[in-house]
Amino acid sequence: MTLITDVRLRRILDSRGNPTVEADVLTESGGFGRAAAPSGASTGEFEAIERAPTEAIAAAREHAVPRLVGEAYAGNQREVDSILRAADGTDDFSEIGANSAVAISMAAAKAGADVLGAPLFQHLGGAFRGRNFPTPLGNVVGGGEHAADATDIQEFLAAPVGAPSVEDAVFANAAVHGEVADLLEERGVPSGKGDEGAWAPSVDDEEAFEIVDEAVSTVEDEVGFEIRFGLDVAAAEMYDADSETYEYESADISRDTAEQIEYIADLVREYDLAYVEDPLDENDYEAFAELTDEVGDRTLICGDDLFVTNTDRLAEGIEIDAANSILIKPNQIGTLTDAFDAIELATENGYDSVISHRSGETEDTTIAHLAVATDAPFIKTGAVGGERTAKLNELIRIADDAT
Ligand SMILES: O=C(O)[C@@H](CO)OP(=O)(O)O
Ligand SMILES: [Mg+2]
Repeated sequence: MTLITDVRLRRILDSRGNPTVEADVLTESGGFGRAAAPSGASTGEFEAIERAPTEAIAAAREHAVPRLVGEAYAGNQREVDSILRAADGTDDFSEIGANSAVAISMAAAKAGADVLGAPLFQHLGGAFRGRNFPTPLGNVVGGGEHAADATDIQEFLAAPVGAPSVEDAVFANAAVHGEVADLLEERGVPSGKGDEGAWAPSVDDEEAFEIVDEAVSTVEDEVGFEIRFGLDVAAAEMYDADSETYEYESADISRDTAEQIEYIADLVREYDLAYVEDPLDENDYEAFAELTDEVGDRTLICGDDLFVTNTDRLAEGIEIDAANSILIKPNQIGTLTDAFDAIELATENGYDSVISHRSGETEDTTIAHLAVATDAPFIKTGAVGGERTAKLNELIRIADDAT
């Protein structure tokens, strides 16, 4: 019934105004799935390769589409994804592009769900999914590679850990975002927004901590449940391999690895941070392990550029307790099967999975379903902005339908 009869690929716009790949998968019994690849700016060195969309589309049409049409069943995700891997023939999807691969992989999942008449999260996760919902981490202030002349730390993320429902959590994050705007105005700091809709004021990290801390406390008092906050340091972007230092340009501070570990550990204690992503360079498993040893009992230390949703890299990290959490980005590895495998390995080893958007996004909502399907404790998908609210509102809808 879910035999694939057509795979259509096209270029569409992403939220940064760049082209990206969209795929439609059609099946014999009229099933239809559509999905689009997101795109990163602070990409990890070890991610699967995103090709220019025109090239990725041409290569996928030549190598992958003929192997799928009339041959594969959209309902059999592992089969679809292994065909994508075989058609590509490389380890990192550098032939058909991870952007074509992930768009087809996700579109096939949606077509499979469509034939069943089931929501995507249920097709992926089974009949008993839909009881638990992830806590959304909402980007409220940021800079790094996502905005010029703003903070060095890439993302300050509201974490409404005590929210009684996903809806309350989503609105709490939006309220923190709004409160930050008020505080910036009070301080006379003008601000535009970065790629993910977070405020991108020209302040150093220290001032950003003060503002976010205050905004979180104010909203916490208003809503009456616990809100903490966290960071995506995206430290690989500030690491200078020659001098072996982390360069905080807006504050004109340089930290060696030991100082970086202490700095982050102090921040975790001072602000009771709920979450710290990529606090150290993507090649430095040992430094990650030192920090995790120091503060891993009180916060999540999450590997994004460190693990790149890759089970081999995650296994290496598990071996030495490099972290206690992994960021999951399907386009970082190329297929939903690979993303699921990474989540499973993480869960088996007591790591929390955080399903994540990219800085360049579309209206695609697959990650909202992926988070519910895999019972992931967290999802990182912004706080405001159309391509971000697409996922947040989908979570609210899933919760509404499931309960
Ligand atoms: O670093 C990250 O976690 C992501 C998403 O927030 O950014 P990008 O997509 O630019 O890699
Ligand atoms: Mg990151």
